[in-house]
Amino acid sequence: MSEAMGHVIEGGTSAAPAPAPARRAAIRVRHLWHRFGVFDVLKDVSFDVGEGEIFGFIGPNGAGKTTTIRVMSTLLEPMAGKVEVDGIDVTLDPHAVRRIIGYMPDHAGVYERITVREYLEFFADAFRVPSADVVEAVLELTDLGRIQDRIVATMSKGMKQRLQLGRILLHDPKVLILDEPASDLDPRARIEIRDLLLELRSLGKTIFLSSHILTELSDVCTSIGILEKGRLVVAGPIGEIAARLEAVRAAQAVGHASQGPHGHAGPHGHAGPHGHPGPQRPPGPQGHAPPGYGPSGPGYGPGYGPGYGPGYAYPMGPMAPAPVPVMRRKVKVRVLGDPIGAAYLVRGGPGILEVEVIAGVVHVSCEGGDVKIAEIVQHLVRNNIGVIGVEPERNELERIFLEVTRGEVQ
Ligand SMILES: Nc1ncnc2c1ncn2[C@@H]1O[C@H](COP(=O)(O)OP(=O)(O)OP(=O)(O)O)[C@@H](O)[C@H]1O
Repeated sequence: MSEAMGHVIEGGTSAAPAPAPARRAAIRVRHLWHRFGVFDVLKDVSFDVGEGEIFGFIGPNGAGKTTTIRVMSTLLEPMAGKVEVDGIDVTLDPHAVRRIIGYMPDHAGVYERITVREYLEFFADAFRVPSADVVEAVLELTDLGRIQDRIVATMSKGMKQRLQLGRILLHDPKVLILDEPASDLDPRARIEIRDLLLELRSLGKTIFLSSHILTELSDVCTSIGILEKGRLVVAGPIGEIAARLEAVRAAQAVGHASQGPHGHAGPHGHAGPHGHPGPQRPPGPQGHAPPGYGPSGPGYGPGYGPGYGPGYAYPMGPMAPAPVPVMRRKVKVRVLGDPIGAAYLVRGGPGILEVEVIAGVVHVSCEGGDVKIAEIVQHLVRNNIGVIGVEPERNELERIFLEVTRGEVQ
């Protein structure tokens, strides 16, 4: 694990959609290797993408994302390993795979001197799908109907990207494979693409997308895989990975972890199938707290906050049993009125690690999960402090990325 391991844990992204329930794999990658010349670009990459998920494939430039995608999309034969899409081996039956995937390469061009409708009709014919109905449906889904007669050359980058997405939807593929779909887009276009991806997911599509921009993924992905120097360092649902990292961190903090941050149990070892988080400990009873939470507050009960039982594994490897570690959060609390007074009320409470006021916002580090955050809010409100917002200190996906990668490029 990187040096960033030591930093304080922040909260999750409330905007992120709920993780998809465990389903059968729409994409299964096993022990994938690829080499260009003498250079191993992919080294034993294994992961699953469950049906109906939006899976974010994250990694720095040159990590091997496009190479992986090209193998999945049947454009490159793997040198070793196996990739299946919807149970079909990409090497054994590439034509069948092509029928069920919609692949959008990075930096792909569009024909510029035709209209939006003509562009879609052309590809519908090329894909041998009945163009009239299908084009109508895609125009509606992508919200391009209102500009269907516009010449492509006059469209914005975001609209062209939307048109490309429309093109790969024409044959109604089950699985969408998108290489950097939001790169080069302005914030509005990025949001529009994100909303379209969420809509496609609600229609039952599985979406695999790559990016090196973390923030464009955090509120859309249900699962992620992080690739670094051709190796998968972690994969799985974001919340699950965060929980397991938390368990590792807490175990190390109390000195029970038997392996160092870069040891066998760390993220840089072989990537096996994803583990499952153990049961969360239920929160302790409310209202039986020892006094001492702020100057006049009711105090918090002991044992609050979800902990994780022993047996937690680091996402990709074995580790020593963790002794019921406690989750840590770092949140920004915006209050009406005096933030200094609010900080005073919170400071010193059970499980509160650090409180400071920065630019009128109360930054709170605490032990515990959502229950603890709710208690802090309740405590402030009971003491006549209006709470107008609570947000995580930093994007959860960013935090995971910093923790599991070393910042190396190939
Ligand atoms: N056809 C090729 N011949 C030789 N080397 C290649 C070829 N394609 C890719 N590479 C190299 O393989 C490595 C991985 O490339 P790849 O495009 O898969 O990375 P990536 O993670 O998609 O990066 P980016 O985010 O920049 O697109 C890079 O070092 C790249 O230079």
